[in-house]
Amino acid sequence: MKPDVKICGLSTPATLRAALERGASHIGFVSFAKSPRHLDTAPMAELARLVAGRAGTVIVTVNPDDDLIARLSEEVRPDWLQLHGKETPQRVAEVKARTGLKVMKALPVSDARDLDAIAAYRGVADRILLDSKRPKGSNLPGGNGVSFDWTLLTALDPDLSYMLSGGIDAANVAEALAIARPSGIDVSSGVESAPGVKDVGRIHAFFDAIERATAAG
Ligand SMILES: O=C(O)c1ccccc1N[C@@H]1O[C@H](COP(=O)(O)O)[C@@H](O)[C@H]1O
Repeated sequence: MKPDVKICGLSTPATLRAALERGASHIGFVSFAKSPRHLDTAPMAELARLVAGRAGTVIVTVNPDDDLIARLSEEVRPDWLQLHGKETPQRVAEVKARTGLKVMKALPVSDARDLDAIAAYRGVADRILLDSKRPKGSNLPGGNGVSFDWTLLTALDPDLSYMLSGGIDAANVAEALAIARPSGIDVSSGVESAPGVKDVGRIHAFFDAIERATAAG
C-alpha cells in the first residue's frame, strides 16, 4: 500500500508545488526559531494558501505556549500541529481541545525502551511520528538528517498508524518501507541541497524511489 508522504520544512512556492504535484499527503512548515527551516507566520500563511485542500497542512512546533498556538492556528489555519518537544499526553489533549486541530506527536527513538512511550499517546494524539533522538551537539530536536535502527519497529503493533522520520532520503526510503512498514513517511533534510534549502530534483527523486518501492510490492 502507498504510504502517506509528508514533505517537511518547505519554504518556497516552487518546492511546495513539486511536493503537491507528486502527491504529498502532508506539507510541513516549521515554526521553531533555531531551525534553518523556520518561517514567520506571514510567509507561512502565504504558502499554506497554495496548499488549499490539496494536502494536509502541518505546522511543526516545539513545546509551544498557548499564545504561539493561538497565533499559528488563527493566522495560518493549518490542519495539523506537530508537537516535536517534550509535550505530555495531557498537553497534547489540551492543544487538541483548545484548537480543534489534529495533533501529530513526535517521539524520539534510539532503543526498544523508547517505544514504551507510545502507549500513553495512543488514542490521544491523532498520529504518532517516530523520529531519531537529537544527536549530540545539535540544537534541533528534529530535522537532523539522522536515522535510527528501523528493525526496532518490527515489534510494534501492526495496527499502530504512525509516520516514520529521521534521515530518510531517496537512497534509503525503500529499505525503510520494507523494514518498518509505516503508514507514513516524513522527510526534511533528505530532500535538501543544504540545511533549510529544499531541492526540486531531490523531491522528485524521493517520490520516484517511493513509487519504485511500492510498485515492487
Ligand atoms: O526540520 C526542522 O528543522 C525541525 C525543527 C524542530 C523540530 C522538528 C524538525 N523537523 C522534523 O524532524 C523530522 C526529521 O527530519 P529529517 O528528515 O531527519 O531532516 C521531521 O519529522 C521533521 O518534521
